[in-house]
Amino acid sequence: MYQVNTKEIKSYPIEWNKIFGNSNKLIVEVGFGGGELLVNLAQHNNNYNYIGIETSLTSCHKIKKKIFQNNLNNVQIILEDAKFALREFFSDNSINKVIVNFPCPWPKSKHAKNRLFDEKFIDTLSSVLEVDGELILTTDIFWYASDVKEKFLNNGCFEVKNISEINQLPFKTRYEKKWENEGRKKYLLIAQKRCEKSIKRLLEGDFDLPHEKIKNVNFDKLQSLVGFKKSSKNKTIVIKDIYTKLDGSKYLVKVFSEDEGYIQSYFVNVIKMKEGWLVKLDDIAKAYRTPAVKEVVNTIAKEIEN
Ligand SMILES: C[S@@+](CC[C@H](N)C(=O)[O-])C[C@H]1O[C@@H](n2cnc3c(N)ncnc32)[C@H](O)[C@@H]1O
Repeated sequence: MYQVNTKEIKSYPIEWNKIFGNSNKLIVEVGFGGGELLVNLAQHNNNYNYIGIETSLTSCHKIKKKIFQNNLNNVQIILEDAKFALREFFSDNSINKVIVNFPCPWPKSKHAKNRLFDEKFIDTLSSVLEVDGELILTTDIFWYASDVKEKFLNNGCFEVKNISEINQLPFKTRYEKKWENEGRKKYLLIAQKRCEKSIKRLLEGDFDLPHEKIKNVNFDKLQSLVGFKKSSKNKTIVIKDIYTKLDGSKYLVKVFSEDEGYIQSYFVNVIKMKEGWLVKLDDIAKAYRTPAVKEVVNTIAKEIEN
């Protein structure tokens, strides 16, 4: 009820006004952790709708309890990587503010690819924020704030205010308390969007369940697909395993695929029909129908056709 089942949505971007039942402006918090800020903001100002995005299942469970206890109807949660969620679930010019508090800095250069703020994420912000909308970042690490500032300036769509030292957030978060106890400083960076920009999404267009029909299956080729790997510029496909129904009428192919750094794991069915075989994404696969997922179904069908 407080968490949007983003894999069950019929078309993207999500129509947030239908989910909330009003067209109030949207404020998104990325990595809300304990949810202290999001819940307090929602309690104190119900002229906005609030959306929290987290990769931690535990954080999502915890905040849902708080939303329920406080009877809030202006907060929704998404369990997903924010880099994917912001780009795929929000239309151009649809978010008033994106708030990020104390993101993990991934200080070692070999881990830099894990940092939230990369070129693509900032490009996503340049599309999904309203014109004059803001990205508000608080961090305890000055070099991190400087690095993010430079990335916003390089993007060219943002006016970036000087990094300032602050005393405290409007509502203290768990990490704010933690760093305060260690005597660390807090830095605020605000980037304001100043242009109109639209970006291409992975989940645009055709929304059919990916499927292919073939006449005959070469079972040796099917079995030898385990370990198959195919990579192109934006996509990677890896076949991990194959499970067979005892009577040989159905095969489940376990796949990992990646679109522009976004990884999914799911099953593809190879099913005996009255005539021929059907290769299709498993109904309960819980995979977004991205270009890599469509290519997986297409590739398996081509590889195993006799
Ligand atoms: C250091 S904690 C800060 C939590 C909270 N903002 C606070 O101030 O207490 C960073 C949080 O970001 C979440 N996170 C990390 N990468 C994320 C991503 N790509 N998308 C969404 N959440 C993410 C983590 O699960 C974690 O809860």
